[in-house]
Amino acid sequence: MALITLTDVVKEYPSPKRRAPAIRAVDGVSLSIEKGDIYGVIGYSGAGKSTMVRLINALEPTTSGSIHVDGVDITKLPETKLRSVRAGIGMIFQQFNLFNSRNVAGNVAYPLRVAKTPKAEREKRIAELLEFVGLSEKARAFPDQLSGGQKQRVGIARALATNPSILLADESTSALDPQTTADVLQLLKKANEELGVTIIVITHEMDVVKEIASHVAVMEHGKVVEQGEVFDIFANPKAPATQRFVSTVVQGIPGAELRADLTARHPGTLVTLSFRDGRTNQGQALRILHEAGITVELVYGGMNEIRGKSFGDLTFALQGDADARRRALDEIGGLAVVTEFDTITPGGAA
Ligand SMILES: Nc1ncnc2c1ncn2[C@@H]1O[C@H](COP(=O)(O)OP(=O)(O)OP(=O)(O)O)[C@@H](O)[C@H]1O
Repeated sequence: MALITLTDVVKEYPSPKRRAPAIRAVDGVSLSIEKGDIYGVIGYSGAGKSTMVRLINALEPTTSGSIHVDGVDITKLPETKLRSVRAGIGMIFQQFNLFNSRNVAGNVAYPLRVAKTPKAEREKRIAELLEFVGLSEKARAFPDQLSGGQKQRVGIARALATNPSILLADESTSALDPQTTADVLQLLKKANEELGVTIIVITHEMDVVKEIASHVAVMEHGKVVEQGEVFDIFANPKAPATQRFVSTVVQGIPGAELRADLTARHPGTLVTLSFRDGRTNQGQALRILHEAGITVELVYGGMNEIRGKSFGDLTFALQGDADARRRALDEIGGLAVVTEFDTITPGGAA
């Protein structure tokens, strides 16, 4: 059974303008998140991601639909029961949301105090958490003495303090530089692997999804337009929004403008070979071209590695006998999707 299931969830806010229709921030979302997943939710600003997080965390009521967390429909629970649901869900935020007047240990202690954890146990837990996030040396430092990455580590330690089974990370790395982002994502991965925490990562950066997520849902205008395992979404994006996000991190099939530029600079016929099934067989494809006496120049693209499976679009400029090339490409058709572009007069740029 899934740990979190959303079924036809709708959230409407009244419009600020009189008589105008309500704003549908979340519009009929159905999602299933299994225990142990790192589930990415990606979308542009205003897509409804943060609203969905607030619904899962029961910070706001849904307009319709159901949300099951660990088998319980939280949309039907009274406020008194929601507190224990929220206690099982840790939150981390883009702006860290630390108490500036408390030191690192004091910030991590906060949820333990709320949970009335006895002092000795609390101190032991704080020490464990700070060690887990690599900040044991900073227990007495105050937030304004920390870097952004360190602040987010404190945020993660605080979110994990009460041993939640779910962690919601809302744009948790958006304020950080690329190296610090990578470190924070590694820490989230460690929490997932070592503590078994199921993580929902809200982001507008496909890099973040590529780096740590096992599954992803793409949101647009309040709807989930595509969802699935990360490899499948990257290798075969179907919805236009997904294709746009994937193209931010993966060099795919070159568009017309880029092709014109490539053909002006490289003699030969442009061909893109798309490797999609997770097996690495581009070596075999190159061997076939080589054996057919075709000269091969890689002009655009690259291979990508996600969860141990590779895929990519490689664009080549090919020169040589037209019949030999035809036969070679037909054979390669069994290994990759072949996209041929207009033939350029051989030697045109020589
Ligand atoms: N409390 C609210 N009252 C009225 N409208 C709201 C409220 N919260 C969100 N909205 C609207 O709902 C839509 C979705 O907003 P939401 O913040 O969930 O999107 P998002 O994908 O998280 O965007 P961002 O990445 O900018 O945070 C937007 O049109 C927003 O203006």
